[in-house]
Amino acid sequence: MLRHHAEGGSADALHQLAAALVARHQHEEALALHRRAADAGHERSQVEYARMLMYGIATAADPQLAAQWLLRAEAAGNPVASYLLVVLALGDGGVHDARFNQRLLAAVQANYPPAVRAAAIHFGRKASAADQVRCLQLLERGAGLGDAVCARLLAERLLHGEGCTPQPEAAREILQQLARHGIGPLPALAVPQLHAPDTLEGALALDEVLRPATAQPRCERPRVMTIDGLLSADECRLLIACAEPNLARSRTVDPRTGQPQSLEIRTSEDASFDPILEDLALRLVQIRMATAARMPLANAEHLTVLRYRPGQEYRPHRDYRPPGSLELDQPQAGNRQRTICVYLNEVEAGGETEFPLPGLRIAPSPGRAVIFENLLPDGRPDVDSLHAGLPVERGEKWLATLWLRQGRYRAY
Ligand SMILES: O=C(O)CCC(=O)C(=O)O
Ligand SMILES: [Fe+2]
Repeated sequence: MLRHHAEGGSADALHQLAAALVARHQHEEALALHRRAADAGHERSQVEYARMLMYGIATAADPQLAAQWLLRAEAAGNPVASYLLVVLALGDGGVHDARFNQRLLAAVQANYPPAVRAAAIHFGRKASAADQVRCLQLLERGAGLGDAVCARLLAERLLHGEGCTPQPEAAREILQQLARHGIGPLPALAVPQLHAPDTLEGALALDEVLRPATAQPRCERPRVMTIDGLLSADECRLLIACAEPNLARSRTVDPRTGQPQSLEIRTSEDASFDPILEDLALRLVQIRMATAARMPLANAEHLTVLRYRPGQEYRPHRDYRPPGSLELDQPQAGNRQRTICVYLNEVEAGGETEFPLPGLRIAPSPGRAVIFENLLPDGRPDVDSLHAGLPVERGEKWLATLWLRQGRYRAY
């Protein structure tokens, strides 16, 4: 029936048929149908066609062409198009269109949950009491729209009185509702002393993520730096909340074959984020991390979040890949030049990051970043970059890592 209407050229039927095909992973046909509906002026197909172009689904990634389709849908008043234009405009080492704040606002006003979530976390980084209230109001709005991450962040803030007076009763009510959906509490963390942005009160100023925070040098050889308070409590919780359902036993790359393998060297569990699944909030956190490491996000491999339980560790290793193993994973991007890790919670005991050659140990602290070089200035591997995640003795350790290549790795 749908196919009949679609063949007759009804844009709505084309759109629905394409959506059904996406659900069945028949992406090539879906792409063609979304394209036909988009041509016929169907806004939501314009957005979906653009999304497929952004992420290179059943076609080569073409962010520029995606942007053109999004602009058409936005002109017709589609707030998801505005939201995706924000995702496209930020990062890549530069801002291509300065209207991202206005666009995010439009998507927030239309109650698009990922936009509400990103805006809440943005206001939550700001120092003023009024912006903290904005953060709480937006988290509440997101939770009301059914966004479980907003609900979890809100519960933690209410429980600990972050940006408000503690409201344990209200927090418990939210936590009970979440528990009914099988969602547990987040690990406790002390709120980091933030590098709060000096942006205008009440204003969205997303380009703030592109200003690198000042790093403290910790060692010259290998080159290691730390930044305290790079991520806010909300951002640490966001990463944990998004990683938790996707954790699996960590794998390492076999240095001889380049194939992933489970080894005793890395006993943690991890989740890695395909950029397709990234929402704006996750993307902003990654831009902040890449910017702190003075690299464009486009050079980053997929974000990885690790969880170590007592006794789990990452034995001494180096992050650069053995030259042979690069063949299988975007060799044109070069090797892993730099690594940035951010601790996401408070570890009760153990779990330091150790650089055994200079004898340097960095203690985990929520929001603290460790940045280090894996290659020498001439691009050759630096054997001194040997490092380890020491065994956790008590509690859990959550960590986010971006491995940054010498050249472009992602489409945008
Ligand atoms: O867990 C740590 O402290 C180190 C993690 C690490 O070496 C990595 O993610 O490459
Ligand atoms: Fe490492």
